[in-house]
Amino acid sequence: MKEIEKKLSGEEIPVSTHAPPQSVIVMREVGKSFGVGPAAVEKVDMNIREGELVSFVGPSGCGKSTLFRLIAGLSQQSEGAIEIIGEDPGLARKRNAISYVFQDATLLPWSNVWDNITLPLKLRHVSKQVQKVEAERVLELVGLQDYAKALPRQLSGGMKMRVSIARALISHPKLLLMDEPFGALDEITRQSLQNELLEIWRKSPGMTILFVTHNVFEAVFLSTRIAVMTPRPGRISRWVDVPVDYPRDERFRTTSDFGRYIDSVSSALHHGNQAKGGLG
Ligand SMILES: Nc1ncnc2c1ncn2[C@@H]1O[C@H](COP(=O)(O)OP(=O)(O)OP(=O)(O)O)[C@@H](O)[C@H]1O
Repeated sequence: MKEIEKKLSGEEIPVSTHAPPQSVIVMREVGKSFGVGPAAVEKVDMNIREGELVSFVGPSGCGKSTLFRLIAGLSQQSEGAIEIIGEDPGLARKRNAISYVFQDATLLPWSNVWDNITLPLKLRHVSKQVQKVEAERVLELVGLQDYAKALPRQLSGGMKMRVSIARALISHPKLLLMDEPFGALDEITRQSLQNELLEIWRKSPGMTILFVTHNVFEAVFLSTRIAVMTPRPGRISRWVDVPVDYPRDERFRTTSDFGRYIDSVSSALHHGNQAKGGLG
């Protein structure tokens, strides 16, 4: 029966309740030069959709942080076009659609956890009442409800990173940029933060995460897909999809699928390096 006939007969027409996810980041032929040496990044294309968790891996100096600064509107591309949620990156940042987490937690040492995480709201003169609701929400998300009054020096490295993530989440960003956030942590803390990050992402529907890491295991464990970059001038040499269902837990790390994706990313990295004349 044709759809129009179904309508006339009153029969229910199945309607998809899931609109296709919108593009959060669109880049076309993006390049960035600093005036000395080869371009830092060149000819970068990407289309990242709402709700993805995409990792960027590549050798040191391949332009991962440069790409993030362009996406965050903190720097202007030399070539090509970038749209973040359909607008200029600088505008998206001003609308608080983008939050950034760095390897260094960058907390104010003299302020307690509560004051550190509410800082972005204070700067925007958000009412105390809303600050309280939001602070409680993000403290619970990162599991630090009992540490609101603690000073940064009283916290472990992993806890400081959780505070930094809470501060980034307090603005309900559509896009969370994480630049090697777990790079300075020991392996056990790092793996538990990876699990926590997946849980935070699951509880934040529609939030897109971009994640820079040097660690291929971390990239595979976390990501929906992985962008492998070449040495300077940084290009995306390969996209590796990781079509493994979430929630992912510790068991994923021991599966043969996990090993296969590690191999794909590692060989893409090696290939890119060899093409540019060696590792490093
Ligand atoms: N402001 C700047 N002026 C000049 N050169 C720069 C500037 N910022 C970055 N670069 C150069 O651009 C290239 C890419 O740097 P970028 O920090 O983006 O790399 P990365 O992949 O994030 O490195 P790492 O993995 O070591 O953090 C490097 O060669 C760097 O020296």
